Amino acid sequence: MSVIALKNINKSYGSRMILSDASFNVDHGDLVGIIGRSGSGKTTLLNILGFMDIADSGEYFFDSQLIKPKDEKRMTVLRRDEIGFIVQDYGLIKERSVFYNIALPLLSQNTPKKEIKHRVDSIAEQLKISDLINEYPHEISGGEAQRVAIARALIRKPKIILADEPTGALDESAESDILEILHALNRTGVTIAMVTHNQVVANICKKLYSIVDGKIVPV
Ligand SMILES: Nc1ncnc2c1ncn2[C@@H]1O[C@H](COP(=O)(O)OP(=O)(O)OP(=O)(O)O)[C@@H](O)[C@H]1O
Repeated sequence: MSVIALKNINKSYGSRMILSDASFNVDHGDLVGIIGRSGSGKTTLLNILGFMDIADSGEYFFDSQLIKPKDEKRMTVLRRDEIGFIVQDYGLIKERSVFYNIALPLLSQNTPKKEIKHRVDSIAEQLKISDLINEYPHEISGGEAQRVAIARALIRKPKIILADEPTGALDESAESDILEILHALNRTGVTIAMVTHNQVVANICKKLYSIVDGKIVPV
């Protein structure tokens, strides 16, 4: 069963074709890597997968449901509830504590405070960042910041995690730490799709695809 299925997607910027009749699946439990040379369209693809951009034509099925470009409300809900995002520079709110950053996806709903605390504490424990909960982003290391970002991405129990160069800003030791976390999450059933040009990152993926001349091809 696919979490995501793209069928015959086309995407251009002006006269520049980025994706051309591209099809792609991410199945439940997958750990998928998307590689390809700079400018080949990896981030464009991830933005389409995350409903942050829309393809010019083709079909997008999320959990077997066709999502049409005009379904903006549905896309907003999917982006908020079903997809966890991890980016290279962590994307944390600098003025806010680690606790607040992790809790953020729960704050837009009327989740009771007690439940928010319980869920943040539990995910922080899982990611071994419980002792950082009252720190601010500038007080923690890059590897710790990415753990916080992963906790935030997981807190709504999304159907898929989309990661753009998740270790791109980290040194080797923090990189292997984050890769081990992503790998372990996948072993517990979390579906992950990530974009990378890093071979070490690509090596942990169960399936690898490359974008070549606008097509998404298995490597
Ligand atoms: N909003 C936009 N408007 C116009 N062109 C864009 C836009 N976004 C991306 N592009 C162009 O589309 C192409 C693909 O960009 P994209 O960022 O998807 O590539 P990438 O494979 O992620 O590259 P990198 O590995 O360098 O991050 C590039 O030539 C880029 O300049």
